[in-house]
Amino acid sequence: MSVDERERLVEATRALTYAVAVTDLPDEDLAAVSEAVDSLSRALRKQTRKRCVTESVTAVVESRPVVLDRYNPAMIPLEVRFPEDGTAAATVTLNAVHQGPTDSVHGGVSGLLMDNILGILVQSKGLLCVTGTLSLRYRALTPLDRPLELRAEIVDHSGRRVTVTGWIECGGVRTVEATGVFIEVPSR
Ligand SMILES: CCCCCCCCCC(=O)SCCNC(=O)CCNC(=O)[C@H](O)C(C)(C)COP(=O)(O)OP(=O)(O)OC[C@H]1O[C@@H](n2cnc3c(N)ncnc32)[C@H](O)[C@@H]1OP(=O)(O)O
Repeated sequence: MSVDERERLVEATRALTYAVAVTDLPDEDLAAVSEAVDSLSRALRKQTRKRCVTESVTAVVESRPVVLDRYNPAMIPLEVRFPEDGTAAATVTLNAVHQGPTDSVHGGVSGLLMDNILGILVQSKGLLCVTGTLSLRYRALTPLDRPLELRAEIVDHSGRRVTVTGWIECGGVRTVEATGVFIEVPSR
């Protein structure tokens, strides 16, 4: 499968996931849809790989912008820009697929977004790191269906520890603040 065809399949699958999350069809109409989806799964599983296609660390260091999680339909694709001030920035709009119990973005999903943008900023500097600690402060509910601005900046690098702060904003309101301590690891 060419990379573009894989991306098209992933996009179609995300659209399907959204449709499943919000469909209001009556139960009697859902059985046929479930059968069709099962049949698609069987077709795809005729040939499988062990892990998802992911971005290489080299591509993360060399490409501008970087698109994260392009090929995993369960993840949130993030096009990360690297402004000249050394920060990382991204814009993303989430929908009902990522809703928490309060008609807003699920807190764990905000954590995922923060881990990704803070982590990608560190990797973009050529520092191979894993997340050691990620702290989140939820200041306000993060809305669904509206563009969210994500930002990250490195505030300290001492020894193997790289400390990064970041946040999510919507319409000028900061909803989440994050601090991550990333630990340099040897390349495998
Ligand atoms: C393709 C690119 C995609 C980029 C975006 C993705 C971003 C997402 C990244 C992740 O989510 S990675 C997955 C989540 N993280 C993990 O699974 C990490 C699991 N933990 C470990 O592997 C080890 O615990 C770790 C490598 C973090 C530390 O083990 P070590 O034995 O190497 O560390 P050591 O105990 O020698 O401590 C080294 C330094 O790190 C500090 N440290 C260790 N663990 C820490 C921790 N958890 N939090 C804060 N600091 C920590 C420790 O205090 C010390 O600081 P100093 O050098 O200043 O003394």
